Amino acid sequence: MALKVGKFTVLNHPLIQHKLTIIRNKNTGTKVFREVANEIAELMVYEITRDLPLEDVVVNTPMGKTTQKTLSGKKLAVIPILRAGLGMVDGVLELIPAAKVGHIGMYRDEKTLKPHEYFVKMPTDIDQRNLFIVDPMLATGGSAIMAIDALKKRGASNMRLVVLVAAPEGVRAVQEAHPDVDIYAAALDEKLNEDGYIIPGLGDAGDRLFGTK
Ligand SMILES: O=P(O)(O)OC[C@H]1O[C@H](OP(=O)(O)OP(=O)(O)O)[C@H](O)[C@@H]1O
Ligand SMILES: O=c1cc[nH]c(=O)[nH]1
Ligand SMILES: [Mg+2]
Repeated sequence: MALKVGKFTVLNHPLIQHKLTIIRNKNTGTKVFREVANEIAELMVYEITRDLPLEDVVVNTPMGKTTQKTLSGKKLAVIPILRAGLGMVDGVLELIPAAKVGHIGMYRDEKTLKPHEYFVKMPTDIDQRNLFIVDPMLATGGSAIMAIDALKKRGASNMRLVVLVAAPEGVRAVQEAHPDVDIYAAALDEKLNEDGYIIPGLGDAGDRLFGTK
């Protein structure tokens, strides 16, 4: 189930909506928040990978030879934007266990809301891979835009941004800066508040995942 406008898609499967409500709840603790964020990421990736190309392969079943489908060797990688993006990686790897993982560290200055990059470690062949960039929150869009810039600078050309909660401001900003990138969200929320937090959102995803506040 999905609501698609151009290259922005809200994956509104009932299980995704239900699980998102659980982690929006401020009384949900770190353990459950971590588990459910990964479950949502897994469900989202299930939906997003519907278009993965297949090819024929001959397989011998105990009953004889048959031609069946297999993934056509498309190379994938998941790219979490640290820290909070780490909270979605296990969910993605549950379905795509052979995916490579590239890390990009980014923090948003609390006052200016500008992102700062502090770490990048990518698989060497990201230019040949389909990338799933994961981060629970798309707020102003600054972090996602900078992460996509960093990936394109290293030769990547095929990437999708996968977030749990998106603000309209962030979706617009990413679409303007990187019109080629598909964006997938579990929810499109109302707006940002004056501190750059998503309303109603789920608070600070990194702090809730790692128990740092
Ligand atoms: O769209 P933006 O306005 O850039 O905001 C979104 C970013 O803010 C959060 O990270 P944060 O800077 O809190 O770092 P953290 O993951 O280490 O907590 C979030 O995980 C995004 O990366
Ligand atoms: O609402 C928000 C906005 C940015 N980062 C978060 O973790 N939450
Ligand atoms: Mg944070």
